[in-house]
Amino acid sequence: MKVWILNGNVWNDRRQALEPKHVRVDGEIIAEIRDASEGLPDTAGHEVVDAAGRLLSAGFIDMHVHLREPGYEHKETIATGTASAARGGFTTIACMPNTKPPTDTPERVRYVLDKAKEAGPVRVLPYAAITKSQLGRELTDFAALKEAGAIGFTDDGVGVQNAKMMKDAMALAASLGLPIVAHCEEDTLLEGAAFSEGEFVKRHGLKGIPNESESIHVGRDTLLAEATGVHYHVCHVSTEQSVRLIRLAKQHGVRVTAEVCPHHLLLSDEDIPGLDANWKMNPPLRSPRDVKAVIEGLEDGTIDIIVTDHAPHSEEEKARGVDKAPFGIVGFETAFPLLYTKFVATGRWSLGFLLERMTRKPADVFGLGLGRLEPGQPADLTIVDLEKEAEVDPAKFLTKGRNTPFAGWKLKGWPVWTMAAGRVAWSE
Ligand SMILES: NC(=O)N[C@@H](CC(=O)O)C(=O)O
Ligand SMILES: [Zn+2]
Ligand SMILES: [Zn+2]
Repeated sequence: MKVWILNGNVWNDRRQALEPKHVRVDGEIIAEIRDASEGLPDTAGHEVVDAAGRLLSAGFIDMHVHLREPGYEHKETIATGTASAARGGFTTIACMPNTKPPTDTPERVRYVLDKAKEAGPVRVLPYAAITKSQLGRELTDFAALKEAGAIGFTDDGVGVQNAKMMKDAMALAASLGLPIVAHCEEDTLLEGAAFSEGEFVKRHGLKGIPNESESIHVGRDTLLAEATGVHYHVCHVSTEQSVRLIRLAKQHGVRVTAEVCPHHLLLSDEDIPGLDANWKMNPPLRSPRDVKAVIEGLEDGTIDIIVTDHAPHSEEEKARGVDKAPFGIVGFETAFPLLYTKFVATGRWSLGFLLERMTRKPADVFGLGLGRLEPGQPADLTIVDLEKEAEVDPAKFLTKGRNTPFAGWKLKGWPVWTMAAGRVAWSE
């Protein structure tokens, strides 16, 4: 496809400002970028996309998502998940292995890649499981999984309980040059609870998940990462203690990176309106003090990137009551408008700060060679209407999931057009 995207506002980091540009796409790459002040280019032989008055960014990258296929197609398929991602402005997503069966063999890695190629308008990068069936008992065949296309190893959905198993996994991943991506959760401390230990559970007379169930793994694993030299990436950081431990590990030169989700930046347990499973996710919403700590961790670079942890579940599953309902909320279609409205439009962050954590940084942390709006780079692009205001309406989502705590929120900054590898992935 040959395309001219005209007059898109592109963030200039040096000037800390948006500047109108014309961007030419040839095939799968960005061929040329011109200042709009040079006048309109000759667009003969090209499709033309008018981006005037809108943000034009490198496509967003989400390194933590659940596409549910194979096995849980009633929650999501690779087709519906990638469509939802494209609508959210994402052009690359990395999917977790907790499917049925889990992605723990080379065949299953190839299955995800093949399905994504067939159905998906965006790039899909599969993670493989650390342990067979994600049971924590036996390591998978890391070398064969890498060969099949796995970009890292994780048992996301559950924590690796055994320290020796984790250390062996790290040593093996280090030798292959791939990261260990950790869902940090110590099972013996969970109390079988649905929400975090704090004001909300106190008010309802429930048991709570304590902060240390997460941070004890962060502490253990950063020590093991130091010992093995692996690139260790912490999933969905949610506690003040985890931020503190990651900061300390970074100060000591440990190869640790970390991610945070929009909901942990925006909501605390005190915002939970009642016993509603759309507010049940793992890790749970923590205290306002934890929210402050993860925001500050992102701001000072302790936490590197933003991910959605898009985790669709069916309405029937979420209606089983807070005890029985599964953990997880959807994220693709609300992530950018939430963060733009609550952190950029309020003046706390520059637009560049947010974009960097959703484009360049995730690409660099995982060595993807993506995330830049520059000539010669892959044509992964997103256009956002920063002025458009709309309410979050789960009934209109492209994901099969309706499970969000953000229904009815009035937000600005909605993606309107997405291109991945030079092909239009979604258009309003
Ligand atoms: N985050 C969640 O609450 N749920 C995820 C699992 C996970 O990310 O740990 C899921 O697969 O539903
Ligand atoms: Zn997880
Ligand atoms: Zn997850």
